[in-house]
Amino acid sequence: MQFSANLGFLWSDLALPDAIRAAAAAGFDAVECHWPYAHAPEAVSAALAETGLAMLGLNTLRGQPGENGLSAIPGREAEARAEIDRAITYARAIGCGSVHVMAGVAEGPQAETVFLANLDHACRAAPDLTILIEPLNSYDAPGYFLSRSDQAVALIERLGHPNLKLMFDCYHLQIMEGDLTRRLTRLLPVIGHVQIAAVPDRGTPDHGEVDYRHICAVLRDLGWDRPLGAEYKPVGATGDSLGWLPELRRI
Ligand SMILES: O=C(O)[C@H](O)C(=O)CO
Ligand SMILES: [Mg+2]
Repeated sequence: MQFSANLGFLWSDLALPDAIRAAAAAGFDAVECHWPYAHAPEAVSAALAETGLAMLGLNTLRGQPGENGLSAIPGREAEARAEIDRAITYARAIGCGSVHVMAGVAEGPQAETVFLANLDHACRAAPDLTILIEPLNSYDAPGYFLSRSDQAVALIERLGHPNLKLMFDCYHLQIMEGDLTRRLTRLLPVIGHVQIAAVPDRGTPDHGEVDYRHICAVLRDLGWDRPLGAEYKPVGATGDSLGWLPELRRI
């Protein structure tokens, strides 16, 4: 199995270009990030070129603390689309293949209509990219519009864009729904990216409720051949948190 270092959490003490270099030196196969916008795309591209790593994904802007995006919030469509367009432009500038469109705190039919329209905009504006939507668990992200995989799949099916996919974050979905083996198997055709972390502490993927040796074997047997996003929160230095990596890489 291959792994992508999520630089939103790993080496978050370093500037993004240096975090990319650290991930390469530690043996990661790819990187992904949350919000790269404080860094010039040229500096990020240079670090990617120097290390040979690909940036797999980035997010639309989170907004104010607790907002977690804007794309399902009625009345903020213009801002949401500007952020989607900015994310697409940034992704293209650094050769990044996917954009996670963050929904924000909202609920109800009006929020769903707005989210669908903004996702439609993103998918049409970037047929060359994968647009991801990600259910977040309700403990970490109370009130977030998207919290369940069936809700995400219904949106994906409603829009019918081939480039709209599910970000299957095993951490969030174990907390909300469990049954990860069957869920991964059933949802495989709509999954665009998979992320991992221990449950419930969001630490290294080598303890807690989920046995990632099993999950990696399931994904391998399903033919999954892309890096899994290591999106966990290291306790202390990231370099000291990588004991899990060799064993999972052998799967
Ligand atoms: O928190 C997560 O799981 C996400 O993947 C994310 O990017 C939003 O914080
Ligand atoms: Mg995630």
